[in-house]
Amino acid sequence: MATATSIVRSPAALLSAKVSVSDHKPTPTVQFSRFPSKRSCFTALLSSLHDNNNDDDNNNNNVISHPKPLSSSQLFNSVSNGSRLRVAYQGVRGAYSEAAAEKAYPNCEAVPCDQFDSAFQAVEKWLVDRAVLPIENSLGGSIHRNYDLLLRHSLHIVGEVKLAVQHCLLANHGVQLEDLSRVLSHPQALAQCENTLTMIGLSREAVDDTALAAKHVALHKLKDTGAVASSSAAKIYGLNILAQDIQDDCDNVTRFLILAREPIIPGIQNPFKTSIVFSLEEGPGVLFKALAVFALRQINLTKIESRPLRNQPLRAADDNNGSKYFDYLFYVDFEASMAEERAQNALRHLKEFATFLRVLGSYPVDTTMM
Ligand SMILES: O=C(O)C(=O)C[C@]1(C(=O)O)C=C[C@@H](O)C=C1
Repeated sequence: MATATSIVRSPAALLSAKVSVSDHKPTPTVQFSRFPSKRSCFTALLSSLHDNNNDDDNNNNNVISHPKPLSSSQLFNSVSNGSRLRVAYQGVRGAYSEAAAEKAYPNCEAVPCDQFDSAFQAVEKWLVDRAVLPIENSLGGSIHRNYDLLLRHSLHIVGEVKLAVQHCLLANHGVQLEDLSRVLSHPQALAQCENTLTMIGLSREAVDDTALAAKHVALHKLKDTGAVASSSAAKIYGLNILAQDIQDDCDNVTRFLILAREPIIPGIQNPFKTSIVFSLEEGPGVLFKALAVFALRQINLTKIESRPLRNQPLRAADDNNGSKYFDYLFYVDFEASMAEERAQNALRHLKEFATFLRVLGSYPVDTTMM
């Protein structure tokens, strides 16, 4: 399998191969200082805001110098030399993530990666231009691994793409539904078809992606095992579609993030969304106070997710009664652009009491599935 080093030496030949970044340097650990070491233009912007003591949302003297655009090529399908944009996704050909990459960048070269982490690294090491990775599904909920990786890596969210996910039950030709005792798929896909699979009475086994499940069933000519995957995976791996639309709700949408090395300059012409992550001191009402910075400025929140602060051990509670508590990171998406003063002021306000704050990206909302 291709390693990162060999890809760097011969990118053109290897980019058609699956990316497996195995010989990388250890990923930098998250720094729980007020800001991470690699300051994005957004964090720099926030610092400059912090230095200004005037917290009046409507004060026009509060001149903010916006960062220069570092990249605007996310809007195009080619890179500066005219070659096709290379977009990493997790999975093999026929995975929903490949479809999401192609929806985001219709003429791109979609580059398969074996793990989410490899896709992050492929962007960081300049092997590809973008990564498109799932972050949440309307039935199955959040893809926690990618929340954790967003913080561990220093990529920027430059867009989102929503994909309607319609699962099929696939099997080898000649195999009937009653022949099946087992089904393979990605854990998210299995969760999205929970009721249907329980009704059919199939045991479930998780694999890395839906298309890999289809490939495995086809390659090993399995007679008792099916796969939950897309109709395009059925075509690619020569499987028969036994049932279509087997997800528990016909409205099954997965939201993917588009990641790049550089942030985009936030606009105000189209609806924009901003994603941040922060942590807070322990204490009553602190999360309420944090969320109030948005409510006070009429900023709508579209997502909140909490994840354990992994590199900090459990601490004894202050009252010393022997109980333990957990520390959390809060990931929040809100409906405003970082180019808007109310968003800048909300984050300046939050920064006054957050123990850590990072802007993950300010990017156009995918309005195709509203
Ligand atoms: O397994 C795939 O095909 C994927 O692209 C992954 C994934 C996910 O991680 O959520 C993407 C979309 C669907 O929600 C199911 C699985």
